[in-house]
Amino acid sequence: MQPTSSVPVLTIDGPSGSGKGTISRLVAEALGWHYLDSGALYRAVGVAAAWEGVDLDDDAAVEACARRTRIRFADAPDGEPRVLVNDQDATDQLRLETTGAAASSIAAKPGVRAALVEMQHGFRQVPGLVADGRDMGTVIFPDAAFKVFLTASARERAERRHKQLMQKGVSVNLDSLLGEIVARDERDANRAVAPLRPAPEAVLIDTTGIGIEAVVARVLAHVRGNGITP
Ligand SMILES: Nc1ncnc2c1ncn2[C@@H]1O[C@H](COP(=O)(O)OP(=O)(O)O)[C@@H](O)[C@H]1O
Ligand SMILES: Nc1ccn([C@H]2C[C@H](O)[C@@H](COP(=O)(O)OP(=O)(O)O)O2)c(=O)n1
Repeated sequence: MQPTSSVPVLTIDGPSGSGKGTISRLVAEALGWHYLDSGALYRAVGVAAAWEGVDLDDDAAVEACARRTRIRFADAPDGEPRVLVNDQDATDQLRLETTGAAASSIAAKPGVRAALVEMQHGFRQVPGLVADGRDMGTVIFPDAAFKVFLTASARERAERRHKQLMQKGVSVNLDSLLGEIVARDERDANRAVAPLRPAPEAVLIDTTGIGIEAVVARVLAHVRGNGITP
């Protein structure tokens, strides 16, 4: 159980490519709050397991790997935070779609999820936290004051990811990317533990055809309209 906390939390959940990371970072910056990229934790465990040759079918071994993996977010001069996995910079590997698929697969294991709960709660620090993931509003921060669920059509999400990867010099086929994203969403939404779904009280925002600035403005209006002033 999470200790009671008066630190306000805004949760932003949604499927891959819905804009969680982008919107969460910008909103956190505008509010002056901390930011938790929970997907990076699952990705980091996937990378650590691959480095260590852990058998992904062995639930106990993957859980043990999740418990011993050290994950650190470090600010970088160019602005994009680096993610250190067991003290090694794994940022570029973390963003690969193959790493996302591995993360989705190990994230279905209850022991792995349990291993990462405490670390996630540790990000809840004054003056506030924006938390991005799949189960932020439903499981990790059920008492969050503000909950948002972002969606967009699967094609638009695949196109966004395609553009993003191309900009990073990673060449991928749009149709296979679309197939991978749909398969990952299905696995995330249909698993038994902490499935991807909106909290009943979450504000749903379909971002298809809506630009980043407009989405940020809607999220900020939701938070500021409910008593937060920064
Ligand atoms: N509303 C939007 N309109 C257009 N592009 C967007 C929008 N939101 C995010 N993006 C772009 O889509 C890509 C994926 O966004 P990201 O924040 O990584 O999504 P997620 O964290 O949900 O997987 C990024 O390149 C981002 O700039
Ligand atoms: N809170 C979370 C965050 C991510 N996961 C799992 C499921 C996702 O497919 C993978 C990767 O998540 P991540 O948010 O990094 O992926 P996207 O940026 O949305 O493509 O991790 C999860 O189960 N719970």
